[in-house]
Amino acid sequence: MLELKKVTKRFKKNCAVDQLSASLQPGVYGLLGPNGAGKTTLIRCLTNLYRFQGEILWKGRSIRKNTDYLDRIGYLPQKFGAYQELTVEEMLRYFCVLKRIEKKEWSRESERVLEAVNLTEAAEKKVRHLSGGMLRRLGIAQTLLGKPEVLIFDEPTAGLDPEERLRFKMLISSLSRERIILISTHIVEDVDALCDRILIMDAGRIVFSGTAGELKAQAEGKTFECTELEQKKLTGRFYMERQFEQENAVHYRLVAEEPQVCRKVEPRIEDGYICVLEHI
Ligand SMILES: Nc1ncnc2c1ncn2[C@@H]1O[C@H](COP(=O)(O)OP(=O)(O)OP(=O)(O)O)[C@@H](O)[C@H]1O
Repeated sequence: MLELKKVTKRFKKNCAVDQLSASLQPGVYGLLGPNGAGKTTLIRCLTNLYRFQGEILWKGRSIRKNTDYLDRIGYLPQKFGAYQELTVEEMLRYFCVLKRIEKKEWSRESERVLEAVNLTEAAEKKVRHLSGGMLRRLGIAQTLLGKPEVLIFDEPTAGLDPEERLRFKMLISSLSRERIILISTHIVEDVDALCDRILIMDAGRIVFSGTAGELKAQAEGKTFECTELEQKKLTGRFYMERQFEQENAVHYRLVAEEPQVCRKVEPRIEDGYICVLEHI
């Protein structure tokens, strides 16, 4: 439904998105990648905010100067801003105007999206009185106006507390699978069990595309936990993921290229992610 053909975006000599081709079908996609991988730049190409080389087709038509497409997408930017002096409801009505939603639908649409993000009680509040997490939720709410066919979220859960993060995941799960939902995030565990497909970007390219299970499988037989003493005996190339305490002793979790003397453990999605990025 969304076809990306050799999409390229350069900032002078820096190629932020490098001849990227992909085909996005209805479903939930998790877009992962380290800082500077090109995720936001790709999203800005997808939302027509940047001029780019290559082509993006929506239902077979270029998205450039395609107002049909622009009316059919919901987008949450990394930094969502809203007019400080407007109330939450007024802000949503403003977005309804921008999205060319019929006036008779405004109230119903606003109520619907506020309920979806648990903000109904803040409808009369001025934007400047919202907490950071509430503003983020208002940002998520406006993406849902007009029931778009493409939803793009850039770091949607940044600044949300654990309860609201869970609520966001439940909201995404409840949305119809007939649309394309693209979620860019740093939080690898957020895409597990939520996304039908995971895309990993690095240096402007997609270096992995597959299911959460397929990503975990990248670390199969390569994920270990060791003690401080065992750590000194590690061989070959390995990547230390984290340190944790167990029975009053320091332990490490790592992925390694070759078998190790320490305990092999079941891989998680984070282990697969490291294997892909570190070529392990
Ligand atoms: N407006 C810009 N002008 C110049 N360079 C830019 C611009 N925006 C992004 N870049 C560069 O393009 C590359 C990709 O940046 P981008 O913000 O798309 O990465 P990202 O994957 O979204 O990173 P993060 O996870 O940190 O948000 C980086 O090297 C960045 O410095």
